[in-house]
Amino acid sequence: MKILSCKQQREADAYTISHESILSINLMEKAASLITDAICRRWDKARRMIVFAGAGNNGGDALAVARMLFLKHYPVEVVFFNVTGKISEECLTNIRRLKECGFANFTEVSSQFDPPKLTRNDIVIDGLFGAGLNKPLSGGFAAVVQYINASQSTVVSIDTPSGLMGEDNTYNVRQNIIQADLTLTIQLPKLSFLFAENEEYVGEWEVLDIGTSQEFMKNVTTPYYITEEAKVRSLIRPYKKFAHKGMRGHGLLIAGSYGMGGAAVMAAQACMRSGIGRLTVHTPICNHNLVQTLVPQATVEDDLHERFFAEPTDLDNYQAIAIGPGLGQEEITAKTTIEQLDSCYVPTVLDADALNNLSVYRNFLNRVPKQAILTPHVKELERLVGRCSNSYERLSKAKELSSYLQCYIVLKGAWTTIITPEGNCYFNPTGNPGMATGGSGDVLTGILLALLAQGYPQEAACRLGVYVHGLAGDIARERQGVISMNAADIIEALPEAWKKLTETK
Ligand SMILES: NC(=O)C1=CN([C@@H]2O[C@H](COP(=O)(O)OP(=O)(O)OC[C@H]3O[C@@H](n4cnc5c(N)ncnc54)[C@H](OP(=O)(O)O)[C@@H]3O)[C@@H](O)[C@H]2O)[C@@H](O)CC1
Ligand SMILES: Nc1ncnc2c1ncn2[C@@H]1O[C@H](COP(=O)(O)OP(=O)(O)O)[C@@H](O)[C@H]1O
Ligand SMILES: [K+]
Repeated sequence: MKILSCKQQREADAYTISHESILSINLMEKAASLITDAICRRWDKARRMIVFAGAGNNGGDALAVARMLFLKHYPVEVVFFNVTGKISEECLTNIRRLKECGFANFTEVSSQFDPPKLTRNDIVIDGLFGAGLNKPLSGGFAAVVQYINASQSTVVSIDTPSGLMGEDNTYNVRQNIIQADLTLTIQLPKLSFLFAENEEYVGEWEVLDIGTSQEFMKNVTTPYYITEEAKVRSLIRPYKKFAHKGMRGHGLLIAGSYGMGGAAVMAAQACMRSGIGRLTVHTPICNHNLVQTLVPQATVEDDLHERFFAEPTDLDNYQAIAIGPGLGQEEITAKTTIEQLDSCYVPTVLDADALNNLSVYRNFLNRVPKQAILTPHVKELERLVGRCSNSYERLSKAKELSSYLQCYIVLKGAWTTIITPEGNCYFNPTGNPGMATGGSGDVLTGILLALLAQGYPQEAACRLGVYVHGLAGDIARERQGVISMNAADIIEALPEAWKKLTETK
């Protein structure tokens, strides 16, 4: 699914209107009817609905929703802000239609505003600004937003919380953005909905399909996508009847140190559950028995060192390599990691301490093999690119790093983002907060190693691996609950996740 900028969303509306012979006002009517349904599904007529409408088309949506709720006998009040005298045509039509229905509870604000009392039981419908917002809110609008935010009412935003930019909010004034409990967004989510720091504004969100032109959607270009299950399924390659383990690749996992053998174990177990032919784990001597016992399917290759990764190993026999889980950050390990990179001629995953070690020696960053997959969480990324003040900046810096190194970056978190060297960003929809616990990232590294070893191209491996990892996390949550689930449960859920993705529907 493509994610469009607000400007593109407005172009999509305009294109749909001119090419699908639908009038602008009717497209708005469609949107308003879906929004009304979504509201009526959640709240009954005991709830007072207070509609705040702006003078643009977002306000037009809100006024149409007010009419529809009124006709369904909800108690509705409308506050319409007409401060410049510039009202969109569709907004005007909806004011007229509302009044024609006999609706009288209508306050028009042009300068002085005496706000209605908002109580815990009320539903505020925020239709002040949508995709047309072009600067941070200030003055009277800022005061209205702050008034709504300070109330105990439930807030439903139409299309986007008023005041929130669709993409970059670096220069926004955060206290002047509506804090919605629910955002009913039209056609597609906005990029800014996918950023952690905007959760307090967007709340829960639901996408309403108003039937934007498919042709427009097909041709419009954007670097931002949400990965869909159908796409992921299409990436999976079935095994041939005469498949043998040689065809499914031999991978090398360089992982573990004294006290962090578990990371090597979890990555290896996840790898062995993701279709790899053969796996060798290179780990310090102290972890030999642990790995051998807990992952008997894998071969163990001892490092020369008792406790740390201290000697680069020969990579000739492998189709893919993953370095990092639980490696530690000893000086010797950092140097060895960098030395090891020079011989990584096959697809490579760099995770966790491999990235932390690189961030200590940033001048060696250019030794990262081209096309490598880097899997940092937010902190690990910032160690590489410097502190970022928000998610948009972080994403921009990750894109720069990916382009500079010509490698793939898997920026982990909710909505894990896969960034390609060409600058495309694929947001992953699976996964849940139960995965925010030690070891979950190691599991992902194991999955990615398995896919690369089987010959999946980097982009496909990232999109498929991250999706199945999150899906296994969602299955683990079903089984164990969000509090108790841990990384071992994600591994245990992998077979079901893979089965689900390969079963015909
Ligand atoms: N048929 C359709 O087209 C459909 C449209 N749909 C709906 O339309 C919405 C987009 O509508 P829109 O383009 O009219 O923009 P909207 O967000 O209402 O605001 C525009 C006004 O705000 C003003 N303004 C901007 N920033 C400001 C600020 N900081 N402080 C003060 N003023 C500010 C700006 O003024 P300007 O600066 O341009 O003079 C302009 O007058 C979209 O989100 C969806 O809800 C759906 O129903 C689907 C069908
Ligand atoms: N709130 C969340 N929603 C979805 N996925 C999450 C969430 N929190 C964490 N995850 C996933 O869990 C994994 C955690 O990885 P990481 O931070 O490297 O943990 P560790 O280093 O402990 O293994 C990542 O793949 C991340 O995307
Ligand atoms: K809005």
